[in-house]
Amino acid sequence: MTDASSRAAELLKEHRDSIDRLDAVLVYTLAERFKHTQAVGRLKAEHALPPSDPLRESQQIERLQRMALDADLDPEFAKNFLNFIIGEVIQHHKKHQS
Ligand SMILES: C=C(O[C@@H]1C=C(C(=O)O)C=C[C@H]1O)C(=O)O
Repeated sequence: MTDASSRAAELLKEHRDSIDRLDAVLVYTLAERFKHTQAVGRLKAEHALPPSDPLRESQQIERLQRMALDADLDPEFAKNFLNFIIGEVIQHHKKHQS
């Protein structure tokens, strides 16, 4: 192995270690978020509130897109990602109500 290729292998490993740590943060963060949304779902079911709240969703999407721009993340990706998660949450809320 040349010096250049062993340095490349070292850098690849460092990046992958960081990716693994960040993936763990994502999974634990998502799990914590779902715990809160499940609690919201139970509250909504107990108080006959609708599963989705479009005003709150649009405020969140706006906020997330501002943060994404600040963080140098594609705001369109951030929007799609949050919409995907919210879609899952609403399905959970509908189950609470059935
Ligand atoms: C969690 C809630 O329920 C739904 C899910 C949301 C979310 O995952 O962020 C936001 C709004 C609602 O459509 C809520 O009303 O706060």
